[in-house]
Order: sequence, then C-alpha cells, then structure tokens
Amino acid sequence: MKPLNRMEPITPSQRSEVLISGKRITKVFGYGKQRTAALDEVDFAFREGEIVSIVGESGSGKTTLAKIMMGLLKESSGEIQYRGIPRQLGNHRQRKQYWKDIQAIFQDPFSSFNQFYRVEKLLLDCLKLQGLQLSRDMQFERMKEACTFVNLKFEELYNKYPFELSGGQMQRLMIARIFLLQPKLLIADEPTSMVDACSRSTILDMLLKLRDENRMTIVFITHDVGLAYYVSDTLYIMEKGRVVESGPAERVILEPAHPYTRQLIEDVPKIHEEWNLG
Ligand SMILES: Nc1ncnc2c1ncn2[C@@H]1O[C@H](COP(=O)(O)OP(=O)(O)OP(=O)(O)O)[C@@H](O)[C@H]1O
Repeated sequence: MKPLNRMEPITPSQRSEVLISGKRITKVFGYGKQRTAALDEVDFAFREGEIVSIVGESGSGKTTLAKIMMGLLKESSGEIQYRGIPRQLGNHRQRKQYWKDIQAIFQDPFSSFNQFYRVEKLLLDCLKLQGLQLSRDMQFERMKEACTFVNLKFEELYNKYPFELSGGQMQRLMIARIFLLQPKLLIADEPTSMVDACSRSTILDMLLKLRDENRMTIVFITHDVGLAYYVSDTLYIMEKGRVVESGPAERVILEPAHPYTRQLIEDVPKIHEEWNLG
C-alpha cells in the first residue's frame, strides 16, 4: 500500500510546535463493579500541521480521548497542555476561547447540521462565528471559495436544505465549514466510514489539503490501521485504554515494536501493497 504524500522529513530547527499534549491522562467511568478505566495514563503530544491517527479496536478509548481533547469530558487525572500551557476550562469565557480553535467531524454528517437551515445560512454562520466584518460580496466570495475547496458548486446548493443533499455532498459541506472556521485542531472521528471508496479518497485528500494549506492539526480516529497508514504522519496505537505504541506512521507500520500493533497489521494483509481506493 502506498501512503499519501506525507510531510517532508523535518529538521530539528524546523520542528513545529506541539499544539496539544496530555500527560498521564486517566479517565474512569462508574464505581465498584461498574468501574471502567477508559483511559489509563495516556501520554500524547500532537504537533501543529500534522495528521495523527489514533487506531484501536472498539472500546480501546479512542472516543474518550477525543472528547477529553475537545473539552467535552473531564479527565479523572492527568494534565492537558494547549500551546505549551495547562489548559483551563473552568469558566465560560475560557471554554468559548478554546472551542474557537477546535472543530470535530463525525461519521454521520446528517447529525452535524441543523436540518432547518439552508446551505447558505449554515456557511454564513461559520463566517459570523469568526467575528469577521465582511461585506455581502466578500461573504459570497468566501462561501464560494469554501465550496470550490471541496468540489461543490455554491450556486447549485446555497438554497437547499441538508436533507436535500447526498451523503457525499453533506460530507463535503462539513469540510467546507471547517475550511471557513479555520480551527487549529480538527478531530475527525471515522469520517469516511459511511461513504463509498471514491468519496473516501476525496475526503482524505481534503484533510491533507487542510493540513498543508492551513497547517491544521488533524486527529483522525479509526479502527482501520490501513487507512491510518495511508493518511497519517504519526500513529498512536491504543489497546484497552493504553497507548501501546506511537511514532512516525512509516516506522510503526514497517517496524512495529508491540505485539498488538503486529496483530493489527497482520489483519490487513495488503498493507504493504499499493492501495486501490477507486
Ligand atoms: N459515558 C460512559 N459511561 C461509562 N462507560 C463509558 C462511557 N463512555 C465510554 N465508556 C467505556 O469506556 C471504554 C472506552 O470507550 P470509547 O468509546 O472511548 O472506545 P472507542 O475506542 O472509541 O470505541 P469505538 O471504536 O467502538 O467507538 C469502553 O469500555 C466504554 O464502554
């Protein structure tokens, strides 16, 4: 399998800054017999402008980690740092400030949109959220640009409701919104699991474009180690709430150090061959 164009190897002096990191992040749900340690002392550090995949089986803690990164769940212990300082989400102002920098896209684009708003309003709201004072013409320009970025035609869609779009168009619209919102961190939770192979490769290409053109940090959550290898710069492999292995995607796939990683790779027999997405 041939991976997509990764970032060029970077020299230490060019190394980008760590955007978000976690030290010994633990999350426990329930008490007594119901107790589940969804995360067990997880360490991570994600850099600006890299695509990181978190790979693991169902129940390994991927979504819990994503929710903690988004600030939707509070860790039981450990510390998250954002841009080099401890993240504070104690009050509304701090949360609002943090959430300006973070967006997420999920498997089901249908649930991401208010179905009563037309496409134009959905996109316009993204511009308003950024607090930009734009003329009506400039607003149109930006919305058109966002649609072009994802190969949609604004003129054909602006007057439609989300339920009038195909699944693939909705997925693209979701990414057009990300283009307008310009988050620093994008969390993509299996965004390609409900689309056909062709739409999947388009979505992956768009994520790469967001990384390259906007230096976005993208955290891609998936069960699929083949897909993760294809799209990522860095891999984190999770098993039962722990990160068992992490590192550059090439290294983790070609020289896996942990037995669990080896098992995941063995389950994808063609991982080293050309991957036909079409
Ligand atoms: N709100 C909750 N209350 C209790 N247990 C939870 C809660 N959320 C997650 N868990 C448990 O924590 C563990 C990790 O769940 P999590 O959803 O993070 O896994 P995952 O790797 O994202 O799985 P999947 O790939 O199926 O989405 C599981 O055992 C799950 O049952």
